[in-house]
Amino acid sequence: MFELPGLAELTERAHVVSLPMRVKFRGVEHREALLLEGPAGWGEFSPFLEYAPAETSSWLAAAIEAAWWGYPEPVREEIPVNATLPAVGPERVAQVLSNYDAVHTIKVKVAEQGQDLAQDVARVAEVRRLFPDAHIRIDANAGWTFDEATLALEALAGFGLQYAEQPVASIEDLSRLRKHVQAQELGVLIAADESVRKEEDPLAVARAGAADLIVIKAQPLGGVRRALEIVAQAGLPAVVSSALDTSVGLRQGAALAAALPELPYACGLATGSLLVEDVTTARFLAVGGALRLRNIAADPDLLRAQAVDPERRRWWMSRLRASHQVLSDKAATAGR
Ligand SMILES: O=C(O)CCC(=O)C1=CC=C[C@@H](O)[C@@H]1C(=O)O
Ligand SMILES: [Mg+2]
Repeated sequence: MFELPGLAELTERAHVVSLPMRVKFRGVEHREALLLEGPAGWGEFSPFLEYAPAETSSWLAAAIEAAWWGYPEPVREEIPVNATLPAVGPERVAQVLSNYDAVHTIKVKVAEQGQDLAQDVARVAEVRRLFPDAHIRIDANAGWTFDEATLALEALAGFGLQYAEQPVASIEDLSRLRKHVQAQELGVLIAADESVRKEEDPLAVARAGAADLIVIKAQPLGGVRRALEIVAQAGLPAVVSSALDTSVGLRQGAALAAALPELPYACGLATGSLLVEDVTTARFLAVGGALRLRNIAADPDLLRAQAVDPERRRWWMSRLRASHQVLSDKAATAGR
């Protein structure tokens, strides 16, 4: 594909920040991200801290695409987005959702470790009470067993669910659950997220007929072009979602959503509202429940103000090196 920039060039152009979150999300209270300024603009490399190089290299490929090569032509300028609700108690639902400017679709996190189904039911019930006409979807991040998932979906379907994202971990269980939900006429679609972005073969879930739709993310899938190919080959409707990115990474997600031939669902790209600080003052936030495509550039003053300490920067530089190594090994194998 494109030529890989050298490590020295990447290191020179890298800025590492730590941004406080408004509310804890997947255990994260400060989001760390590495931003790259390249000839085509800004790119974000922000794999979660526990990810190993085999996985983080795809995130780096996405950042390089954004900063060096830019994006494919958009087919739309506006991207409808959902509000994302972390696994908070019902008493905090209204306050967290007040960070979003307009709420037409809400994704509710469920199956959080250490919580039980009653807490999920209470959270979803409160969302439905506050937003009687909104689309509600849930995301279990593979947190349920098959039996737990059937119970949970039976308990939650009555609130009206658009879809359940990754209710169970394996493709086999997703497939079984999808059949069960259809047989019970629960009216809930099954979406695959981790089964796309973490499986060796992102198309396996589609081939198995285990999901009604797929959730795609620009960074984990190795960039906008690669994600577009996956959607084309999967032949399923796709929802673009963030990886809890800064405005720079959200722009990468928006480029993906903007280039998809069809966009039947609101996208999970409003997560900028979960961050207290960002890397630009012209933050990439939704207006009227939609993002409007525009260029996003990180602001040098904010990069300086949010910069991590030297030890964290060294950690990120070694991560950059390891990820770059994986990409250059792959390029060497492909060129052989
Ligand atoms: O899709 C959304 O509404 C927001 C993004 C989101 O939910 C996620 C972002 C980052 C990490 C993931 O745990 C999570 C997801 O599973 O989709
Ligand atoms: Mg998900």
